[in-house]
Amino acid sequence: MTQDEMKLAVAQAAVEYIQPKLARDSIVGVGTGSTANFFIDELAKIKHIFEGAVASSEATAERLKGHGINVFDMNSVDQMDVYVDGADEFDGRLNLVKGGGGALTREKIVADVAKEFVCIVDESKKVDLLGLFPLPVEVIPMARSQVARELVKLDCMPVYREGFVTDNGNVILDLHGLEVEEPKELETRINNIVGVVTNGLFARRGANVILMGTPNGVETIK
Ligand SMILES: O=C(CO)[C@H](O)[C@H](O)COP(=O)(O)O
Repeated sequence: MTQDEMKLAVAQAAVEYIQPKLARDSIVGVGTGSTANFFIDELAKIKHIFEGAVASSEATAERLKGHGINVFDMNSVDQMDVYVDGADEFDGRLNLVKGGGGALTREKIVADVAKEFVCIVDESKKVDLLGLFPLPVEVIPMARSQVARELVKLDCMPVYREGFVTDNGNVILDLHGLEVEEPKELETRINNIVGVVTNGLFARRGANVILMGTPNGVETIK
């Protein structure tokens, strides 16, 4: 089975998983990335049973609209049954690293309002300790050098994602060489640096359930 076939299988499993939870007035939070794109294409098949979606990026909004799914502004939504998104890494406690696509801040905002976060991944994303995938940090452009100097103190190497600008007009520093023993503490510590918008650790609001694609089918991890 190819990686894309596993992504499609988890996308289909996610639609099956959320379908019974949706009502006519439900809003679905939708993540960003290649796995989320498979999910959007599958979600479109049941668009008649729910109200619409909130997108975690401009790219996701475009894809949703392309399928004729209503896209709501986050500011007009005060509750959401479910948020579905991929991840770059996850551990056994359902902590995640996200933001490989640079959409981490909007993803965190949408995930935060959702009652349930369903994370869809293939088995290549599973790790014992988070940090192998460089941890993205979204930073206000004028603070980039100062934030990088602070981040070096965490025993990692911040690398500027050159030429990339987030949907919020900010830049990304990717932290190489981290071994994340205490995800919640590190998430807070990085977020407390002045000039940081947020970082890609999803530990304070991790996933509620992970649907993981494997060559033998989709595994549910709770
Ligand atoms: O956090 C993300 C984007 O900011 C994505 O969820 C993450 O990068 C996984 O992407 P993919 O499904 O393409 O592997």
